[in-house]
Amino acid sequence: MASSSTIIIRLEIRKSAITFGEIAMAIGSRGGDIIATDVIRTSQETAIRDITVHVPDDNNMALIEHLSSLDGLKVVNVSDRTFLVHLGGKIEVTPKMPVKNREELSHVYTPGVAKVCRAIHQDESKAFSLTIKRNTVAIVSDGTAVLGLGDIGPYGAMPVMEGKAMLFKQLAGVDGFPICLDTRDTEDIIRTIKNIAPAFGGINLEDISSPRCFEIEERLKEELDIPVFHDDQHGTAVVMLAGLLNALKIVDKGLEDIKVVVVGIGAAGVACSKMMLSAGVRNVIAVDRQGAIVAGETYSNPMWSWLADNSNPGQERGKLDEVIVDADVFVGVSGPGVLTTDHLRRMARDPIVFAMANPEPEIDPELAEPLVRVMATGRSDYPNQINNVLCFPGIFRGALECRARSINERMKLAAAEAIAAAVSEDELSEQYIIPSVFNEEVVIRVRAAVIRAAIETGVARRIPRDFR
Ligand SMILES: NC(=O)c1ccc[n+]([C@@H]2O[C@H](COP(=O)([O-])OP(=O)(O)OC[C@H]3O[C@@H](n4cnc5c(N)ncnc54)[C@H](O)[C@@H]3O)[C@@H](O)[C@H]2O)c1
Ligand SMILES: O=C(O)C[C@H](O)C(=O)O
Ligand SMILES: [Mg+2]
Repeated sequence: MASSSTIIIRLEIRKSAITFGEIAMAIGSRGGDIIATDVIRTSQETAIRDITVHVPDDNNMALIEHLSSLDGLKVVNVSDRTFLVHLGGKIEVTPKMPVKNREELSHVYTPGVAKVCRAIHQDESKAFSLTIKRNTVAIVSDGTAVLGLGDIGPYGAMPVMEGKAMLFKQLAGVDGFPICLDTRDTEDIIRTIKNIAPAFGGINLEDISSPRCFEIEERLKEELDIPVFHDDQHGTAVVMLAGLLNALKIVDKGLEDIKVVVVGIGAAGVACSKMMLSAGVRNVIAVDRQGAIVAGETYSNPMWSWLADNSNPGQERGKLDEVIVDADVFVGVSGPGVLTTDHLRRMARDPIVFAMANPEPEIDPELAEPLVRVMATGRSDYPNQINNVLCFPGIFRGALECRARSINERMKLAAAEAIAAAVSEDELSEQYIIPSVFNEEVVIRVRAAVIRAAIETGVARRIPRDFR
């Protein structure tokens, strides 16, 4: 599956030698699609233009070489739009009000600030009303499982965490702050997060590899009184379940009757398996590199031991090749190329395939399309994007507003049902099982469902006005 990029090509054009029409044809002949043009400078003889082109990545060089070879054309510069939007980072901190004179300064800063500090010192719960705590989430990664890129370290992880912060703010008004830690040591990570917690109303753990991510999350949940949520586990599982609930309506099958094969039993795979079991799926088979996880085997990963005891009731053994037979649903959270068309042919009628590895799914959606009934990926450039961005903004919006101590199973199930319900019966189709990331209904519905579940399960410390 060729990925594509948007590049901006700055051209110096000798007007007597080549027309814009000829340039457009040349770009088209190498697979480029012009999406914008800007005139930078022009004189009698020459014009400098920036041409924004959408081009398949593997044609990138060929296109530039072709343009450079044309008479009357000089390629001055090529820039990649993806890199351009990252220049200097993607977020900033802005004050809520300007400080224009000494009087105002004395309120927001010293000496006025001192009495606010003292008030919080006497009653720490006031931090929720008098600091950024009530609306701020730390997005914490150690860079060890970034997308499907693996261990690329804390510097490499930063663009993803900044991206999550943008989405938190744009979609749900939550101030997310990216924090990438230069340590992989479990104890060190736990200690650091505990130490920074006073400023935050929630902790969103991101792209921390398994099995360390399980212990880090569990320990922090015990030791902190604000929600700690490992997005790659629970955000993914919530959105996957939402998609599954809707996909099953299309194929007219029930949760309790389906056979689901989950491949890639790391952070996301463990959580997806557990979530389906708690939603009522009986036959979940968890598969990692060594094959299906099955009762009677010994595993060093405690989550795998749990799955061995609680999934795969038919005790099916073997690799994906064997256990895929008659599966109704494939959930992939592993890596590219894991699923083949041969596998698809051996699934039950109306296969549902969620190939969610990023950035390259388990199978090219175009290859899979003719052989499956419902296809979803984690990507924004195909229909049915199953991505945790449909969950984390709304779930934290709700949790922060009701000052939830934690995000529990009921809140996650409620979020999944709310996301599924954002697609109406009339809208539901093979190409539309999951709402768009930009569907404004999603955050509103998830927020409300999460607050209701938090109140019902006794973890809410505040009842928002619309729930009183
Ligand atoms: N769409 C989404 O919203 C979403 C959310 C989270 C993760 N993901 C994707 O899921 C993948 C896994 O993420 P994670 O955070 O769980 O990572 P992880 O490192 O915790 O787990 C990955 C697991 O997949 C297994 N695996 C890798 N290749 C395999 C193969 N060929 N066959 C069987 N098992 C294989 C590994 O052994 C590991 O257990 C990544 O590609 C990530 O981008 C997608
Ligand atoms: O970051 C994403 O787009 C989804 C997910 O968190 C991932 O790690 O792939
Ligand atoms: Mg992630």
